[in-house]
Amino acid sequence: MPAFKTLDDLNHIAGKRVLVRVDLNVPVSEGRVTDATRIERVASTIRELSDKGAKVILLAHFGRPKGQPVGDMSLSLIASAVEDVLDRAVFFATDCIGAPAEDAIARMNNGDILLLENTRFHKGEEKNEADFTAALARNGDIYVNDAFSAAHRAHASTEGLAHHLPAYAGRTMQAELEALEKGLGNPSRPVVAIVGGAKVSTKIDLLMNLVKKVDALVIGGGMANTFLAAQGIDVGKSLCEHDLADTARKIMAEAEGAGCSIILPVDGVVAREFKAGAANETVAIDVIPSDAMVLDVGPRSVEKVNDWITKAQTLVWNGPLGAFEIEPFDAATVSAARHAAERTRSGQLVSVAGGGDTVSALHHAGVAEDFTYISTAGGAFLEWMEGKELPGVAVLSK
Ligand SMILES: Nc1ncnc2c1ncn2[C@@H]1O[C@H](COP(=O)(O)OP(=O)(O)O)[C@@H](O)[C@H]1O
Ligand SMILES: O=C(OP(=O)(O)O)[C@H](O)COP(=O)(O)O
Repeated sequence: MPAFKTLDDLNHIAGKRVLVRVDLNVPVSEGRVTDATRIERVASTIRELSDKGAKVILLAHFGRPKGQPVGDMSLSLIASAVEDVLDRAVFFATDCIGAPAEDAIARMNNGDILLLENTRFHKGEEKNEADFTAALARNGDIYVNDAFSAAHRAHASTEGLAHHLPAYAGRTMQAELEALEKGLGNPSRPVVAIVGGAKVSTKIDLLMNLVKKVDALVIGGGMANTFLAAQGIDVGKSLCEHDLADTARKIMAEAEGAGCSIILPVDGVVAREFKAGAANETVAIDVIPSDAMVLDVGPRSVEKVNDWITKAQTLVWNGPLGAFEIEPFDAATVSAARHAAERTRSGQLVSVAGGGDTVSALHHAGVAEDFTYISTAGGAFLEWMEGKELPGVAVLSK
């Protein structure tokens, strides 16, 4: 892992203006933040800087306003949720550059916290424009990036600023990078990856990268059907990307060349309707009824997955094993999640998971707190699993 400066390297910052890039892109319904996890994750960085007497100036985006002010994408809607999480006053400036930002900063006392308006209200943000980045940089002495979940964007506030100001990783960024390093960078072996979810098409690069890095790759969820069909198995009415049969075969060949075991389901739970409580049966994978669809991997498959989790020292997980939102098709995901959690609790497994649905599934199984690390990132976590360099991370390297 490249080396980074962290908050441990920041001393004597009382009175310094610290621009902190955070990810406040949180779900909101009827004006209320419905999941404050991302705010909670950046709270420790904000508190630490404020306690050291810095003037803490928060930079963030919210939604995709495409370079112009849009009322319901104003960060003023999020400011009170940030105050609630921090239990401290948070001031707000109606623009992230120019007079509104400068005036608000001029009024700050040491330790104060100020949230600037959505950086994406300016076209220069996503274009990483020099003039816009310079305008942001004028408001700070130091730059801290604590937004791993936006680090796959090479924007002014996620990448550009690090070229203008001394740059540091915040506590969440640091924790995320350390966990990811344990997951795939320099992991204890054997390393097992579980990749599930709906489709192969969204995860081709990820699968190609993983087979080169892990000892075993468990493929579950709807995407397993594409791999099974590529081996000549009739998957009935299951979700399946038949046009990706060649891709699936290529991934399996790559795995064989790299010494990575591919673990596919040997049985499935099938139903005729995609709804909770639908009549279902468990069948061997080579006798799927032609009018049925596989909605979960079966008990014999789960046993195999759990055996691999038992053998593993490291587990990386993205994508559920079945349609976990509708019972009883959550059974395999819940069983594997609980087994991984138990191994993690007893200190025998490092478990790292990410992806919106994956995190929901782990919460559903009641074990999200037990995993070694759960990423709050969706896109950035996937790009990391694909082995891509994240611009916001690369620029922080010492
Ligand atoms: N066998 C299956 N058939 C249809 N959909 C499935 C199946 N298994 C999993 N899914 C669906 O995959 C979706 C999650 O996949 P994905 O979006 O790739 O996960 P993540 O957000 O964690 O990356 C869920 O909505 C789930 O219902
Ligand atoms: O919520 C985010 O992405 P994610 O849902 O993929 O984790 C990040 O804030 C990045 O937002 P963007 O995808 O609009 O650049």
